[in-house]
Amino acid sequence: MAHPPTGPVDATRVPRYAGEATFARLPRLSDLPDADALVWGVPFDAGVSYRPGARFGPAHVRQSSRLLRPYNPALDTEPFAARQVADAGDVGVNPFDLAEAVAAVETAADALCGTRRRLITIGGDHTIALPLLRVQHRRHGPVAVLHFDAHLDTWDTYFGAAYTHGTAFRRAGEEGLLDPGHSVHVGIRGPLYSRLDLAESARLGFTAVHARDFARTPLDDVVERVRARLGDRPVYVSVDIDVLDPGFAPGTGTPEAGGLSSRELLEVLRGLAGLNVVGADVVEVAPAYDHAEITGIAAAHVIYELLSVLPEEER
Ligand SMILES: N=C(N)NCCCC(=O)O
Ligand SMILES: [Zn+2]
Ligand SMILES: [Zn+2]
Repeated sequence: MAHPPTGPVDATRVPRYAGEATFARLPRLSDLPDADALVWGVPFDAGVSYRPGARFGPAHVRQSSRLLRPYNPALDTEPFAARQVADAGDVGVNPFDLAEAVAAVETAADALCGTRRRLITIGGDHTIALPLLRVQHRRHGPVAVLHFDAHLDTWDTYFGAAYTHGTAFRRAGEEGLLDPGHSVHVGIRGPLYSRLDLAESARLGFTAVHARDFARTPLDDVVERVRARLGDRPVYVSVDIDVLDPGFAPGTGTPEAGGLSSRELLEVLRGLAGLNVVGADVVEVAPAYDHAEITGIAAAHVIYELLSVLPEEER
């Protein structure tokens, strides 16, 4: 490495509440164009079926990330020193034309990834997982998807619309983007449309760790189940913040009671260390329903743990 990575602004010298918010007060991509890992935003919510507002997610999560510190004791790692991480800003996509927006996210993500960069995307609603998976598939072939969500998001259509936040993984499966037999939903709960929903999701290649399993299964066993499922394949992690209980993440569009605690989610993420995580998204943060940044802070910590488990770069 020619020079050590540039980290966040030092909070012991510049108050952490001062200045514009980049994620974790990291440098911008425009200042460090050779960054290895990027956090960027997709302010888009034209695919939602209930409460709107996830278009404001990226700005809220950045604002809620000001208190993150450089050393992660849980994994004994410094995520901003192990690789150069930068904030790539937001992509501006058409709020009135969903198909055009989905295509624009794909084009922008493709350009940002280049041949090697790892991309962590702040949504935006869950529709954006589809173009992001297309980009990963182009580089790695079918990817093992680790999908944290209250919802399956493998439904077929809403009002006849094929591209929505509840149908992204159905389309991804149909397009051959998922590694069948190596993808897993975590945190599924709540009423479904029919008893066929789970079978259809299994047909697309997903198994499920349900939210209620967390009450009966030790966390280490959950982690082992997930790791065994993903194996040594390229892994894409998609975190719908509504996987958390509404008490831990009120600021979201389709909340369901009985979800994971922040502690459980962060522990499962830490359990991914050593796997080949190639990219990730954190979606469905809708700040209008948040209180005291509870949801924004949870999402910021999710991204911090994701950065902490990324494989180290050879520079
Ligand atoms: N992807 C999220 N957050 N929600 C999907 C819910 C779809 C529905 O309204 O049934
Ligand atoms: Zn959801
Ligand atoms: Zn979702």
